[in-house]
Amino acid sequence: MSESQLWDDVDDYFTTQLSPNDEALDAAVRESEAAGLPRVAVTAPQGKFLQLLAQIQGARTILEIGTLGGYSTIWMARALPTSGRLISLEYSARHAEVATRNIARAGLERIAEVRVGPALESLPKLADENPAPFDLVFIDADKGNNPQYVEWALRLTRSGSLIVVDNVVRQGRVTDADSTDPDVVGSRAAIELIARHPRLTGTALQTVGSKGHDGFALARVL
Ligand SMILES: C[S@@+](CC[C@H](N)C(=O)[O-])C[C@H]1O[C@@H](n2cnc3c(N)ncnc32)[C@H](O)[C@@H]1O
Ligand SMILES: [Mg+2]
Repeated sequence: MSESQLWDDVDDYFTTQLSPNDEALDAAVRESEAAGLPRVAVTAPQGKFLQLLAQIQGARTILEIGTLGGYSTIWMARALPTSGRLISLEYSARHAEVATRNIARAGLERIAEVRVGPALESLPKLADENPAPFDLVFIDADKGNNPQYVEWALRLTRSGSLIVVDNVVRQGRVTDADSTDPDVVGSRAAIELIARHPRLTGTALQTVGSKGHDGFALARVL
């Protein structure tokens, strides 16, 4: 059996046992695929992990950067109380449209809101609204801007908030200091920012699974 088949099988087992998609999550995957969105959403075990993080955190507010079809949005929004709020920023109007429908189908339209535009334009507008500090920030958009997103996350959170930066391993290429790939450069810069920033403490974990070899960074705001 190939290594990747083994990773797939283990992910399938964990998904079936611990984090099966219900109707709304299945529909979000189906409708995203039907609309031709790239298949780059988190897996079901990762979605459940984000949901658990939000629950452990007692989160009432979540900021997501990179919505796609709203799959991770739905997992996280389900961790929030009915008075909770999730704002998800998405560059593509088409992705945002699909996500908005998926979120409504999941009955989460009062909690989760998708804002269209480049996140680096949406973030200052959001800051102008003086929102309550976000308890959890999930960064999962264009990886080249990861350090800017971590800086914005710091401005929009409080001591004790969590910041998750997805896909930082890049099949191991994160160790390549000479890489000119913006995704690698941005992921390295985010890791180094978490490492040296006086208001952040963090770690990064490698993962294997149905999406191959990757991983995420997790930081706590001090
Ligand atoms: C990996 S996908 C997000 C997956 C989603 N978080 C999930 O797991 O279900 C990245 C998304 O970020 C969006 N994106 C790319 N550049 C962006 C930018 N500058 N601002 C906001 N969103 C951006 C892409 O259009 C895409 O929908
Ligand atoms: Mg991701």
